[in-house]
Amino acid sequence: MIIELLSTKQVIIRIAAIIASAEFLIMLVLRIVPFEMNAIAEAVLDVMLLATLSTPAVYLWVIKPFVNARDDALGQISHLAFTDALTQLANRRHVLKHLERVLASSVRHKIFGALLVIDLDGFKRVNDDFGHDAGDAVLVEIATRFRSSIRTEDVAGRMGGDEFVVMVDHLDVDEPQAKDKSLRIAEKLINLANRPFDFNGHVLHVGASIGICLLGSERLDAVEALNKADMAMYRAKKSGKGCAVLYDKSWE
Ligand SMILES: Nc1nc2c(ncn2[C@@H]2O[C@H](COP(=O)(O)OP(=O)(O)OP(=O)(O)O)[C@@H](O)[C@H]2O)c(=O)[nH]1
Repeated sequence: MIIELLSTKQVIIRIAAIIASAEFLIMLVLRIVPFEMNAIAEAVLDVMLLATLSTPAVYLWVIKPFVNARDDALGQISHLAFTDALTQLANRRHVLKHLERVLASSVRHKIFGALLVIDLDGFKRVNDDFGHDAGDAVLVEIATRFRSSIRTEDVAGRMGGDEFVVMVDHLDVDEPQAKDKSLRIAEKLINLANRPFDFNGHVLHVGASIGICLLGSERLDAVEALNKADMAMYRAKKSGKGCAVLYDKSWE
């Protein structure tokens, strides 16, 4: 989105045009209408009419476009600060912020949520064989597939490189059920990553290894939850890739 800000020159020209037109109108009316007024009364009336006529015009033609452009710019800055530029998913900062919210809500409502850390398998080969643009296209397509497969209240993010996360709120009140549901979500994401990608007529393949940290069973902060999900993801990589592993307290 391109934001059109009024330049200083435009602001001055617009205000001058408004005042000149209003003043011309007032002078015309004062000359036509046969009022008998002394110079001071005429000057006072002139100033009052000028202020009354020009204020709404200055607001509509100068201040309102400026305020709208400022609001658009602030919206865009906030979007850029919390969005991954390549995939348009939540970036690391947004993920940490949202994860804190999901963690607090899981504990408060005693409903389990889940954090899934997804690392692509064999992604480097795509870059090496078909170039960085092909790798970028795969990342963008993965993001599209993940985004369209999760519920609107869940959030997908990219932590950097070929690592993604999905944060799922309100899975289940029952821990075994929540674990089961999170594993089923992971399976769906793995299947989405396994589907071939088309890049300029080439068929590309990657996979995904997923680590899951169930949220709500203990008080964690976002970084701790990410570390646990990461730990589980490395176990998934070690056990042959293309699978999901749930973090287990007994590992500590
Ligand atoms: N195209 C592209 N490549 C990136 C980007 N960020 C990181 N990479 C590359 O992604 C690769 C990630 O490395 P790895 O995770 O070891 O690759 P992998 O083949 O998936 O390895 P495994 O996870 O062991 O399967 C590196 O080659 C990085 O240079 C990016 O924004 N675009």
